[in-house]
Amino acid sequence: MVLCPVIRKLLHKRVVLASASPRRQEILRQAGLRFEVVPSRFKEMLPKALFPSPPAYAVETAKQKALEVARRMHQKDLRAPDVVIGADTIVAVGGLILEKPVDKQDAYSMLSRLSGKEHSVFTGVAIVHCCSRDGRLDTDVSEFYEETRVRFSELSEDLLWEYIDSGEPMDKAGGYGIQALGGMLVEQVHGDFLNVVGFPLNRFCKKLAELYYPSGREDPRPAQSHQGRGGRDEDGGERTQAAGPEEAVSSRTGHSPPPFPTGLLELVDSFKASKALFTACKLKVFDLLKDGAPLKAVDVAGKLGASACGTGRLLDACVALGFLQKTDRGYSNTETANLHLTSDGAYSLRGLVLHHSDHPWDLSARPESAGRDGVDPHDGALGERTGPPCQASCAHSEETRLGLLRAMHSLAKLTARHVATAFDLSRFGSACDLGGCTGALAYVLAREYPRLRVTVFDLPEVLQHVAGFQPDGPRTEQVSFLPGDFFEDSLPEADLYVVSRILRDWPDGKVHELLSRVARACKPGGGLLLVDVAAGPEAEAEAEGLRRRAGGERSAAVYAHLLRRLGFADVRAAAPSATPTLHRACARPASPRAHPAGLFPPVSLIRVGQTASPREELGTAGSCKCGAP
Ligand SMILES: O=c1[nH]cc([C@@H]2O[C@H](COP(=O)(O)OP(=O)(O)OP(=O)(O)O)[C@@H](O)[C@H]2O)c(=O)[nH]1
Repeated sequence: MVLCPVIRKLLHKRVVLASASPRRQEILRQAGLRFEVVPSRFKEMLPKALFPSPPAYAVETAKQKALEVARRMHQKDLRAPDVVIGADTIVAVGGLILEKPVDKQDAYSMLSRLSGKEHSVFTGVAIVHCCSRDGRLDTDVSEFYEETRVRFSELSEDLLWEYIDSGEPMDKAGGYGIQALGGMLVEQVHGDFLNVVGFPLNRFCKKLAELYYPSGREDPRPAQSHQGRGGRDEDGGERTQAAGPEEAVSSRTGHSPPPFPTGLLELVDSFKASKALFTACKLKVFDLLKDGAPLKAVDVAGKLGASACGTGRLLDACVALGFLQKTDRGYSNTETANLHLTSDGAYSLRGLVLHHSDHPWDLSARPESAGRDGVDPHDGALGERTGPPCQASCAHSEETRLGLLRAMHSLAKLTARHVATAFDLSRFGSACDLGGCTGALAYVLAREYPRLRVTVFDLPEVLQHVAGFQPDGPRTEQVSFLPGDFFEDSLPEADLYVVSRILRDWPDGKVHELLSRVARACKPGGGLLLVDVAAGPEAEAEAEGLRRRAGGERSAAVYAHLLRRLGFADVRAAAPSATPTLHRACARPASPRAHPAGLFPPVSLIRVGQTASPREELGTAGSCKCGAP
């Protein structure tokens, strides 16, 4: 997600980060900036004594790092990127400038100098706008620095050496990493924390705003006047001519063009990001780079049997998307890739990625059916409902069905803990997960509630594949699988029924039928844990007509109303405390309607209902069911 409008402005420029620092890459990536990483070869050896102050040294080093990359890229292709960003972080204490320690002894002398005292961390940043004209490179540099004051506790010799032996100090300014183990040394921080980590994001956004909206308007339309090239900014840096192409048109013709349709262009372009991800997953790029040393593009190409040039482009795209990092030694996985994109990552979403790669959303394939007569994307080509994806896939090949199971499994695994702990379910002795598929949620329920026995109730054709998805370890004996159809067969007895990510695939009539069956099966004091993506009230109103015939997201209010009518008391809703964050490339669009059904359904609503204990009230549930619409 791109919160900062100025960062959004850079999305259509070719931006290069001239830094090998993984922390800088992560900070800017998290902010939504898209960039390539080309580490600078500038040697950080400017004579410190020539600079009036430590920050002046950091700013000049940052500038030289960025300019070296701009020049090198221009020389190579005779085309420089639009923007190159360079940064340099230093620690200043008692008039001394500390950079990265060269060895353990150096780390020791730095850290003992910082012990029990306050020091300043300065990060100098240079934003270089480039323009290649007639084979010449023009650059405009804008620069600034940020200061953060950090106080260390008194550090014992033992602690110092233990920290140094951890290896953490070696690639960090001042010999410590505040974001990791080094955080234990720190007593107080005054100022921007990210500045200490290596990049002052807040100040960077402000600087971009100054450059791109000199009149102070955070308006995507071009500024009417801007400073010319070579002006000086408030920090004494050279100011770039910040206006983009649209600004130039505006000042020449004297009329304002319409707001630049950034969001629309992003959408037009966004399939490329998914395509790069799909391709890299299919080729097992992330499996190849897991755990091993970084590999150059040509080595990856050799192992994949692909062309070096195409592989290089794919790898660079993955760097820009935040799945790979690139240094002089080659490409390696980011943490996100190791966790989510390798086949055996702890929270692998590779199955989900491959499923979407192989089954693009039907609306794009059959536009004539889109939106007509309430046709749902899960429906068949002519709009006939084939049921929820898992059942629909029964009509398809084993391979398709397995792919879908993998996709559902990976997503369920990612969200299972949030679901299992959203309410205290410890009073229930048995649970039945209706349509529980591979048992991903069932196993986590069993782990969270050691007393709970969980039955996964699903179609026989689904259950025949579950053996490949079973976890090792304790608690597995708490989970059992029972074949059945929750619309046709009697529901297994249980204290708690779980209906997770099922209802959105069904029209109202079927939802009512299923919940009625659950209400009937519920024992006095029994419960229902309902998990689904919730629509906001607006989307709910608009979706009303469509949903009656198809499935779709329903609002919290609709479910609550229905559950109460069915005799459930104590209906409560909860959003998970931390909605699991997929990578920003997978972020959910702001409007629930805007996101195609089944693509990225994070759990956004969890509710538990409990049938009222007295028997008469349970009877009421039965009669409610009969009289319900
Ligand atoms: O608390 C923390 N303090 C500093 C860091 C990291 O330290 C380095 C600072 O070094 P420098 O600015 O020279 O940057 P390099 O890593 O050499 O990369 P360049 O290619 O940009 O020169 C920086 O990585 C900070 O992130 C830290 O992690 N924690």
